[in-house]
Amino acid sequence: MSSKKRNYIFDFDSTLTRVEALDVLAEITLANNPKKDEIIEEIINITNLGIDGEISFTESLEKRIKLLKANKSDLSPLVDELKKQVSSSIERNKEFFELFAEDIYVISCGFKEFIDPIVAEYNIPSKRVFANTFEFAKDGEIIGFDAGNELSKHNGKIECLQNLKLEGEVQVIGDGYSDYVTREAGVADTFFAYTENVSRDKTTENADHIAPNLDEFLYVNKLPRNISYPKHRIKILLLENVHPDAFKKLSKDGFTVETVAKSLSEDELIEKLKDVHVLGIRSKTQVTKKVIEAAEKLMVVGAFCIGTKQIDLETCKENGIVVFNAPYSNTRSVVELAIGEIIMLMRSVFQRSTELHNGQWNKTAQGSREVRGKKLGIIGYGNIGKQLSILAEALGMDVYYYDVEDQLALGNATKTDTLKELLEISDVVTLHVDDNAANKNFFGEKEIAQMKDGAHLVNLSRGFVVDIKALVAGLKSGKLAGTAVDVYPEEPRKNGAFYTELKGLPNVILTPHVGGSTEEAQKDIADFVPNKIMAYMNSGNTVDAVNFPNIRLPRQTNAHRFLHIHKNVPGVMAKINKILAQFDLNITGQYLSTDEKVGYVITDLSKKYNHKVITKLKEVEGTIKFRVLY
Ligand SMILES: NC(=O)c1ccc[n+]([C@@H]2O[C@H](COP(=O)([O-])OP(=O)(O)OC[C@H]3O[C@@H](n4cnc5c(N)ncnc54)[C@H](O)[C@@H]3O)[C@@H](O)[C@H]2O)c1
Ligand SMILES: O=C(O)CC[C@@H](O)C(=O)O
Repeated sequence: MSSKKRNYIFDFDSTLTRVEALDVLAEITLANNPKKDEIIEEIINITNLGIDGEISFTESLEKRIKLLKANKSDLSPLVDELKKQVSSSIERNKEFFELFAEDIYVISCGFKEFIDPIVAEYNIPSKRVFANTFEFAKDGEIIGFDAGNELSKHNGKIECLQNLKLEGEVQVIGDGYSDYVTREAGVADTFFAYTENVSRDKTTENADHIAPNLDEFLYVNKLPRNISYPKHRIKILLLENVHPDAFKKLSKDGFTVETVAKSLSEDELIEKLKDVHVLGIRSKTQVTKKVIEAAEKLMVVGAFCIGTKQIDLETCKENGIVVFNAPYSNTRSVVELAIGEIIMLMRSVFQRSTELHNGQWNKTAQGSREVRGKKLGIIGYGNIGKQLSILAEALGMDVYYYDVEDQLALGNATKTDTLKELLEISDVVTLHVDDNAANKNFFGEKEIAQMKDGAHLVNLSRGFVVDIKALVAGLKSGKLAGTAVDVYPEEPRKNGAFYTELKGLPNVILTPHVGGSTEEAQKDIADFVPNKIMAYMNSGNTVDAVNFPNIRLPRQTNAHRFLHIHKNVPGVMAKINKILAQFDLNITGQYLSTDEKVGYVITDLSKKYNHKVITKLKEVEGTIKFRVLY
């Protein structure tokens, strides 16, 4: 904290509050006026012209007051409304206003009648509020303002500050013309463009610093604050066309989010991740060891899908990077596509359709069969396999399944003890195994040979699971009557040209990995994964992390939280606790979870602590990552 005396000059409208008070007053006074919308629009335009310096401030004020037709009795509901509209970051940093009460001023071109009661709740007395005052008629009607007040005039804030003759540094925090000209005029040392509620180009261009909220202002000035690190400084990169809801959700929570429609190559990713804290991907982006080791700031990877094989989970863990995915959101979509494809394959619909597209009428029932009463063999009876089992039964299919793990049969499904048994009886075989590396080429020549003659194969799991050459041979020989393939051993990073050996074969349905690509699934993922990211970033929760010890933490208020990720070697916890004891910290809670490689310990402390403890904790041998929350 600086020892030099510093004065903090706050603007009121759109800075301390989210709104322009006169616009709110207009809403109240014009509530029953049939021309309300028109007049309010005119008032907003006049306000903006004044803020941008396009018309003189006095002119803007006169015009608005005339249009407002307000009365003294309207001020009380206005104050009630403004109390609800205090800017969020101002509200959460009330402590700053209490601790620095003597150094804080409000200089506004608004009116004391509504500013005083709002800022009084933030410890700012009327004597440090400089603003206009209304002129009332006998019946209480607001008919004007005190024209002798410097703040009713153009560049009034400059004059006001000059008259105040403040000692020490003067920092002005505001959102408009009248604020930034104070720095130009030399009556302020620093101007912070406050953009939490409104961001004007002219204001930000003329700022020494842009403060998206009070957290940033307090952080830059090393002042006490409610949030240890301003959230907008945390950068999130979302690749591969993640649903826009994810952008909205994470931005709304205060993070700085960038989206890129495609996936990036290893080199592009390394470059891009230099200042990124959270990465969001789908199935195409390879988060390799090289990428992870270069991404020094990376804390979280969110897989906006089920599969996580594209991420080196172990290296992430060793580097204290937590990985989340969305294990359920798109499962129904895959199941629906599987059902559709099973029917399409058994009726040769795509073949008939292609013929017609080529101008050939081929009305035939040959090889066309109902699914009712047919045997469906599901390989991999997990989240997708199980749901498919239920829907297929509803269509009248006899369901059999094979899984390497013990899985409870749902409905009337029958478990087979061996894969061979399932392959020998099934009319349609559908693959829903997980993406672990051991499943590479799991389904090849031998398995196809074990299938019934004229059976169908569906693969909506992973491309590397099926030996494509063997599948092509099976189709060409007539052993298989058809196949539906959604996933391929090699898939392109972005939309464009693509080749597969399956191309052009009859009764082959090819889709470009869209099993989970529905509006509903993507929307659900864009809710699920950001929730996990926010839970970790905001409170340290690792519940549902796929590579990390899971800890569910209570939300803390009025306390600090230390998050320490370390190598799981003997003695680390003892060292951490020794340091905490040396610094005499009042611990209100401690939570620890470990796996064979890492330990994750969270320590909650009552408010005050010596900041040197942070350096000491970071120095503990085996520390991977350390951060402070709140
Ligand atoms: N096409 C798409 O767009 C899309 C969308 C979502 C999921 N997927 C893929 O679908 C697959 C299934 O997803 P899920 O959510 O049901 O997974 P899951 O983990 O819930 O279930 C997978 C099941 O497969 C079993 N299994 C693994 N290897 C096996 C093997 N060799 N033989 C038999 N059983 C085996 C597991 O024991 C588990 O029960 C995954 O590969 C996933 O990546 C694809
Ligand atoms: O949306 C994707 O890119 C992948 C979909 C699917 O394969 C998954 O793993 O969930």
